Amino acid sequence: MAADEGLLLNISEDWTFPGFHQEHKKFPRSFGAKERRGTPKQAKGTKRKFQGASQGPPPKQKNEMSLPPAKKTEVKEVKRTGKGKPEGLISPKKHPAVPTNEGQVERPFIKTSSLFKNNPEIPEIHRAMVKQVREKVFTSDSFHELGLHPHLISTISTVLKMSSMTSVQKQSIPSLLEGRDALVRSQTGSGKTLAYCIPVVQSLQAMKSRIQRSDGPYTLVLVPTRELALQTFDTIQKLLKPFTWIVPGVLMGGEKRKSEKARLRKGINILISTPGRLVDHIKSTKNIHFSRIQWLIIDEADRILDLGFEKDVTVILNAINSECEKRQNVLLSATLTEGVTRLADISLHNPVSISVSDEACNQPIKGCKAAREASHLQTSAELDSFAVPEKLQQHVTLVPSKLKLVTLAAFILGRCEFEKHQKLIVFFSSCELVEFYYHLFLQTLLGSAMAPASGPSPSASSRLKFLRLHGNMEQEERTAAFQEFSQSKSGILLCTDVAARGLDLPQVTWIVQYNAPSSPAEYIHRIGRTARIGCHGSSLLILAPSEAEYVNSLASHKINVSEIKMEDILSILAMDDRFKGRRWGNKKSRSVGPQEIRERATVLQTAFEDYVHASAERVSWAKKALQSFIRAYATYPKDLKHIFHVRSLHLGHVAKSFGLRDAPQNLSASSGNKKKSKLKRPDLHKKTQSKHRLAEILRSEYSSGMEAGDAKVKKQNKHGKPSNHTLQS
Ligand SMILES: Nc1ncnc2c1ncn2[C@@H]1O[C@H](COP(=O)(O)OP(=O)(O)OP(=O)(O)O)[C@@H](O)[C@H]1O
Repeated sequence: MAADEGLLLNISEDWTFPGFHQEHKKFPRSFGAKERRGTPKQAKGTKRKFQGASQGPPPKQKNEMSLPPAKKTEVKEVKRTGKGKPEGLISPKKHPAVPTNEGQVERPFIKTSSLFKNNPEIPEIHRAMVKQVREKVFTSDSFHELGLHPHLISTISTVLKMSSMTSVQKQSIPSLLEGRDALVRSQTGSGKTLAYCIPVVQSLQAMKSRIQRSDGPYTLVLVPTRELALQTFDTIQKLLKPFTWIVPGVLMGGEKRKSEKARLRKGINILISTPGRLVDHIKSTKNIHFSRIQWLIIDEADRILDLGFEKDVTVILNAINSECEKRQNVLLSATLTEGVTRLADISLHNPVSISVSDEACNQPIKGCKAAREASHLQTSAELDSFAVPEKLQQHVTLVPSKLKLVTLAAFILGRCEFEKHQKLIVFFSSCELVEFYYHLFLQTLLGSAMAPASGPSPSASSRLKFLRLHGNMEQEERTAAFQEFSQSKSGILLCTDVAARGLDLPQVTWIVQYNAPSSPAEYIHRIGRTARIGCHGSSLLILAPSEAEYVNSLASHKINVSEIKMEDILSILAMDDRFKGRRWGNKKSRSVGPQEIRERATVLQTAFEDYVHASAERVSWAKKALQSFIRAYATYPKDLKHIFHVRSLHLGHVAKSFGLRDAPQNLSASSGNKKKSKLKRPDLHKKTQSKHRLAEILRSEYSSGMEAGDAKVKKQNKHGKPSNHTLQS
């Protein structure tokens, strides 16, 4: 049972950007603090919203900014004022950013715009504090105690530079060396890869008749993504240094099928593959056989045995089973749920269940299940409670849709411009969104639109290095981005869930979730790209006010997040005079107050909108990205639909987060019709449709790479501008 339940928290962490002056270090709890002075402290469930600033604007503008009195019982994004009327910022035609004689870009006079007007109220987050599941990462035991080959031990210490075992390694390696099947669950970044790689290498090198390359695979490792396949290959290759006769190999798509076939013909003893690619070879390559398979490892098993991969895994299991009966099977993940356990019952033989967070449960699965069934104590949500690394600080911020883009940009600037060695991963819900925001940020935050007269400082622009990773990129580009981000000391990786699983990217400091994940398991994997192997890390989940309930949904899985106020994120704009509105002249940044922060946010938003509206092509590109967002939004599973439902989206407000000045008419018409016809369908059909769509998205994200490459994003030109191809896809 969750401990400490009932303790109500109203958290606003002392979260600030380093170097930010105390005077404006934290915004007042509400921008409307002045107006409400003297009113009693708000009770539980009251809402906060943006109102007039507490300082300085002329009365007329103050009036213009203040919100109509609103008392809502329900938080919804939908809160229209004038039907479909654009509430846009200052039109660029009227107020262009004019280069002066000195070549300086003169900023437009920014009136407080509708960016801060007519937004839904931001609810207070009140939630029960839950006791998070904790796991100890390291043990004091060394690898010497395992009876491994001396060369393997010396490789672990000299090549991998590791001395003591992690908890999951200490528990798994002896069981696997005994020949047991296993179901291994331990938190992200706890060393599960070596927990199976060490026993595999130990057992293969010890075989009486030495393995020949031409024997073909003795071990098959299935992983969900190509990057994870490469990473696993790299680890196994290191472990195999003293055992040169054992040949590892990777099949991962994106490479020419012909060259993979040639490598298969020569022989691969430890074969690492994505399911789709392996199925392609099973169907088309004569030289692939599984008669000597001794190990089947399914890493990220819950993802691989999940929707989208099911069929492929069945083909693979049938192919292996037809050629070899006896082998060791290992399923691993940080989020092995009941569903996987049931599949494990079918595919594993008398397995040991290893779970670091509950050592008492390390016994054959049947016993565990029986105990659970008898006790009736655990709900299914509790069974899906996942451990989160102890040094991972999780945050959430509630941001109205209109302000989402500027908030993300301010957050990125705050971390990367003013701090050294910041590595951020930002998750989006689709490939199109990644492409869109990648180019938008390159062209605005790094491009001329926002450059100060003297140009961006070299150090700031090198820290603001944007990279992207998603399933629609050419493999060559994908690998390059993965490796570049992996090796760099700072930068921002914009990606889809293709980077959520298993990737071990060193020294990632922040994980930002711009779009909420589709399940608590995916939340865990996304945030798990930081705070690995006992290191520190932080995460930020950005939610719309209508999505605030998601915080409770996470809490039901024993996941605690603390709130950062949007105002605190935006306040970083006070440090950057590129966003200064002309009205404020030479006023020193140090005394910047809430009103000017709002205006600076507006300058930033205007830069985004100017960029998008500079050509019809870009507008259509932004609309397509918006459409992709809505499509992805419609695929949240049934149990989250009450939180994430397309009907609670205000299209006009969401459009702003794509740099669009108003809701695209044609888009709303087409998606509206579709939505209507969908809603008329019977429930069962609806469910199948959305499941189907989700499976489609997952498949394209984790594709084998064998399909026609025309959906792929071609190489960008050197200015990073979207190519025509991108715009068409
Ligand atoms: N015994 C050890 N001592 C020190 N570092 C280790 C040890 N074992 C593994 N590591 C390192 O810890 C990091 C995380 O390991 P790994 O990627 O295997 O984690 P994981 O549990 O598989 O994570 P995820 O669930 O995200 O896939 C890697 O950089 C790895 O080299």
